[in-house]
This record gives sequence, C-alpha cells and structure tokens, in this order.
Amino acid sequence: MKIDQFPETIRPHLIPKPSGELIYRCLGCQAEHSIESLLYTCPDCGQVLLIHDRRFDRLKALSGETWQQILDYRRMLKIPALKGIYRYHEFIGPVIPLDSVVYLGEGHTPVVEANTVLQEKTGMRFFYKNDGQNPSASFKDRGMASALSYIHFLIQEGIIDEVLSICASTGDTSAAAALYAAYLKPDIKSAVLLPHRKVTPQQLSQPLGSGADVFEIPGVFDDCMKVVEALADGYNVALLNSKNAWRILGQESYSYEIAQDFDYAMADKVVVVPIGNAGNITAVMNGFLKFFDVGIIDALPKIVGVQSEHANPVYNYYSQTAGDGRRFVPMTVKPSVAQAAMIGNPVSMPRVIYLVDRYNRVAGEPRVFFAQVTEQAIMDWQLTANRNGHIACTHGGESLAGLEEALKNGWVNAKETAIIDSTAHALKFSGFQDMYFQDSFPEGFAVQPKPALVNQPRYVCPAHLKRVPEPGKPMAKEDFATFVEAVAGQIAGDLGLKKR
Ligand SMILES: N[C@@H](CCOP(=O)(O)O)C(=O)O
Repeated sequence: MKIDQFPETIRPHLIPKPSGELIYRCLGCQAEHSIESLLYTCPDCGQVLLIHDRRFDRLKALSGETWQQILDYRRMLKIPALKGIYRYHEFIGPVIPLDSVVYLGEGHTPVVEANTVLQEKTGMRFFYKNDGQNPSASFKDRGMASALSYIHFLIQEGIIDEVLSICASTGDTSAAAALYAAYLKPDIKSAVLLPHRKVTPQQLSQPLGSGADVFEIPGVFDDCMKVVEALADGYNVALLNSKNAWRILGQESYSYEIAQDFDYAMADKVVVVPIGNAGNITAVMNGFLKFFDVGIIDALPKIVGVQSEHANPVYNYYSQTAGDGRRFVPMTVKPSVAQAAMIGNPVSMPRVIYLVDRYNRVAGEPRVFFAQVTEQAIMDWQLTANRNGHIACTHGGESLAGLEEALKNGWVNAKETAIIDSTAHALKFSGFQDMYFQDSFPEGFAVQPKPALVNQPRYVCPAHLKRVPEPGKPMAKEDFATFVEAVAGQIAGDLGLKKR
C-alpha cells in the first residue's frame, strides 16, 4: 500500500524519523553515559548498562490504540528498514535513521499453534514462536540487527571507523554476529571465540562460512566470555555479546511481535523462554514493560524462564527465599543438550534481578517464574514436539518442559495460552537427536532414550539382487525393473501395506 492510501490520522506516524534521547544507564550507580561511544559496562562502577530513552514519555502523547493501529498499518509497508525489528523503531532505536538500519530478514517469526495431540499432552493451549526462522537460524539476529544498525550509524556519522567486532559464543551469537558483520564489510571485520568442541558442527560452520576469524579455546562459554571481556577492556573492539545493551533493545522485538500477533491482549498469555546468558529474558521483560507503559498492551503477560538442572544459576537464585539473604552464586556447568544455554555466570544477571522486581511491582503480583528441568525432559519434549509438526531445537524442548513444570506448580492454568520459544532451528542441534536415536549420550548428560521416540533409517537392499543402482553406472532396463520390484516389495512388507 502507498502512503496516501493509509488513513490520514496514521500517515504522519507511519514512517518514523529519528527522535528520542537515548543514554546508557548504569544498573549499579545509576550514572548516565552518552551513547556516542561504545560502552558495555559503567566506566564509574563497572556494572552492566541498559539503554534508556530520556524522552520516552513523548510516546504517551498517542493513545495505546493509536499505536496499535500505527504498528498494524506499518505491517503493510514495503520499506525494507521497517520490515524487520525496526517496525517498532520508537521502542528499539528511535535515534537511528532508517538509512542506517541493517535488515537481513530478521524478526516476525511465525507463531505456530500446537496440534490437538500436543495440547492434550501438555494440558493447555500453546504456540511455538519459531525464532530458528531468523536469517542465521536463531533469535540472536534480532539483537545483532540492532547492534549493527547502531554501529553502522556511528560509521556513517564518521564517529568510528574500521570496526572489529568480537563475541564469545555457545554457537548462535557467533553465527549472527559474523553474518551481520559480513554484510557491512569492509567497514566491519568479525572475530568470534568459541569453547572448543562445545558448539555443534552446524554452528561452527556458520561464522566460518561468513568469513569471520574463528578462535576456539579450552573451557566453556564462561571462560570465552572472560577472554572477550578482557579484549573489550584492553583493545579497540566492538563487543557484540548481549552485555552490549544495543543487543537487548533488538531482542525486545520478540515481545512486541507476540503482542502484535495476539492483538495486544496479554492478560491471559504466558511467555516461556529458556535462559542462558540471560539477555533474552531481560529483553522480553523490558519489551513488555515498555508496551504496557504506553498502553499498547492490556496487561503484562506471565513469563516463565527455564533452565536445565545442568546450568541453573538463575533458577538457584530465585529458589532462595526472597529478601536480603538472596545471593547470586555463579556455577560450574555440566554437559547439557540445551548447549547454547550452558552458562554458569550469565552477564545479564543484574539486569534480570532489576527487571523481575520491576515487572512484578508494575503487575502488582508475581508474574515472572523460574523453572528447572531435567536433560531427559528437554530431549523427550523436543522430540515429542517435532513428532507433532514442529521444528523445535533442544532449547524449544526446554521451553516445553518448562511449561509442563509451570502447570505442575500452578503458576499457569489451562485457561491461559502460552507462547513458547524455540530459540534456534532444530537442524543446528540435530547431533543431540542423533545421540538420542543411537543411544550414544555420554554419561554426563543423563539421557536415556525412550523407545517410542527413537527413529532410525532402514537400509533396503535385498540380498538376492545381482545389480543395484550406482552413480554413473546405468542399469539395463530389466535389471532396474527387478530392483524396483524387489525394493518396493520389501518396503511394502515392512510398512504392512495391502496390495490394491
Ligand atoms: N547462547 C549464547 C551465549 C552468548 O549470549 P549473548 O546473548 O550474551 O551473546 C550464544 O549463542 O553464543
């Protein structure tokens, strides 16, 4: 649709112009710092930052209903910069001009309702939000689109040049960082640090394919993160982990999309997300808080954060009795099929503590819950979901296992609707499915395959056949007909097919 075809009241707001006044705000000492330099922690006290719009209240000049219309009409525009996460420009990066926006097709991932079989099994209505359908096949693209649009803006303004971006990763962040940096070459070069043998082959192939410098180091993600922090402190690099508050802004789009896809009715909704470095749950809470503040959604949805019992520092924190005695204790992680979330010291923990408190206060009741699930439950639920038409990764399995826990604990009920996060594409983690099907999980995972969920290919090559097809060696017509008949017969027998 062309601009002049939209209602007159909406037209002036359809194409956003740079607005607002963004600053980094420290969660420790509340100091505010200009966004003109790339900051990851507070120069005064070292605490993590969030980006705050000093002029956020200007957005309240329009009613929530008008905002809903603006966002819904924006859906019809054909402007690339507004097709992705910047449909929510005013809430994500209002100072970024549209010609700085980097759009690689991220965001607006499908919400797919579970079939009746799966809803009956879990006991409630739910949808998967398939964030594996982002360009690098995970939700991290949302954050990268924001962080790289901002860096692109600084380059265009002549504030920085020759950027080397760097990140630590369990696989998804590095894939996304390398992809977005590759798009902006030669202005940006990319380097990624991975824990040796702790990312899947598919994930390793991604930054390699995008041309990044890939470094593997001993240890787990938390060790990589420390090295990357040392590099960001001591050298001129752009840190692309979610410690970078621009990443959080982009990932807020996840909440905005859920709000929009469910017609802004959030009172009976439950949003389930796995927790690793905790940037995602931070963004999800912050996003819903902003929309609620402006009156775009009717209520704050419930949020369930899920961790495996092999990497559960956030769950452990919230299992302690609330109050001054609560202490966050980083942990040593154990092997987990939710490998992207195998993190013992999440960098966003201070943000989580701050936002959970705020979220529950604004809601007037506890609306954020934390579940712990077993490795076995993660695998069983992932495979069960995918046997019912989904493409959930192991973290999607973790979400579904978390929903089961939330129902069991009475945090959510069968009258509500859940939107659960499959953070990446199933194919990135197919190695865990293979281990399940071949019963080859190393002991540390503590996963036993359930026979009903196991599947294996069957090789069909009847022993009596003298010749079978081979590439480059055509078969005689009769030999081929014999082959087809024998193989079809054996398959029909295996499947118990009746002759017509
Ligand atoms: N799961 C992450 C770990 C790093 O997370 P980030 O959001 O802080 O960048 C990954 O995929 O690497």
